[in-house]
Amino acid sequence: MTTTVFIDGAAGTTGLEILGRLQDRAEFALLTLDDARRKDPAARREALNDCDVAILCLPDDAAREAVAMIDPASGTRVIDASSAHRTAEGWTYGFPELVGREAVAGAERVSNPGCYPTGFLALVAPLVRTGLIPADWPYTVNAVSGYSGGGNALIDRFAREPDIAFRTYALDLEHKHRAEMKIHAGLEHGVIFAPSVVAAYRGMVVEVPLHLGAMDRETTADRLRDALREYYAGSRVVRVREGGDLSELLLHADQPANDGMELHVRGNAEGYHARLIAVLDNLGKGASGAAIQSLNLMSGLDETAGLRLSA
Ligand SMILES: NC(=O)C1=CN([C@@H]2O[C@H](COP(=O)(O)OP(=O)(O)OC[C@H]3O[C@@H](n4cnc5c(N)ncnc54)[C@H](OP(=O)(O)O)[C@@H]3O)[C@@H](O)[C@H]2O)C=CC1
Ligand SMILES: CC(=O)N[C@@H](CCC(=O)OP(=O)(O)O)C(=O)O
Repeated sequence: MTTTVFIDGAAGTTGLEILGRLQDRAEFALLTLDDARRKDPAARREALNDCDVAILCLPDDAAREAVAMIDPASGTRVIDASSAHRTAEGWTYGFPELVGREAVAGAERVSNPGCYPTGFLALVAPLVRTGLIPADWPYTVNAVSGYSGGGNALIDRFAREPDIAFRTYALDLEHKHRAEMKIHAGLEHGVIFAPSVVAAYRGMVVEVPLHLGAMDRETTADRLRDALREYYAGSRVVRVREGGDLSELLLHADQPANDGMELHVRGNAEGYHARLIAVLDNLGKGASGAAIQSLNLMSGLDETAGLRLSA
């Protein structure tokens, strides 16, 4: 059976990536609006109600507006890539590895996780659930993203100002991803989040440094890595790298698209300090790849069908 998909916001950064991943898939038929009609409310309303699955690649307000345009009787299911519904009631958080594949497969409304929260939650949520690290800990998240993470506006800015090599931001210590991180990791305190952007188009590194020695429990970096490896056993999307020798992780300016995510747990020799590190593509598992993974599950397909995964 063919699933009809409408991408609202198909001309944007995330929308184009999703389009690219769906174009050769026989299981899906694409409903598209030409440039003259892509922002026309009447045309969007019609498409939103005529499709089986609407994927929203819009700013938050436009995403809320799109959801309001859908007649519940139309049967349209939604995957929202924006941050409008990530902690909203009635929405399933589109992180199959954390909420369960069946939950996503059966959901009517799926909220795609944010790019930074994807890395953070992949590392921290399973460890908090198993009690290896505490829920009532003041976690810090340091992260670096490619500039496509800021959509067309940031892509244009990096084109206009090519001398920017590094930009740290959210200096008021507020960021819309903080709520999502706290709620879906089951934490008691909000995190300190230090995001930044480098002069690379795509890709990101999300890191949680841990003072294991202060945690009042028998946790070592090796135990954390083993627990994550067990948790993600069988996943072809999330992979936990072995300990072993590793002196650096690199983000290249022209990284290819990647819908997978690599997790690293590094510890010092004494066992007091650890660095939990997620390496992913903001436009892959951080956005479009995750949306395709959810779409596959909602369509009864293998979750990795059409994903760009390295061997
Ligand atoms: N980029 C990333 O790495 C990630 C993005 N996201 C989220 O995905 C969503 C899309 O982001 P991104 O693709 O980066 O943003 P872009 O700015 O690149 O694209 C947004 C698209 O939506 C269109 N649009 C805006 N308002 C309307 C409207 N009322 N009706 C129809 N189309 C509209 C824009 O058109 P126009 O340009 O003509 O205004 C543009 O084509 C955002 O909510 C973002 O937060 C989530 C995870 C990662
Ligand atoms: C580099 C950059 O600007 N990144 C964006 C987040 C990108 C993303 O994940 O989008 P959502 O906000 O929809 O989750 C930011 O910090 O706002």
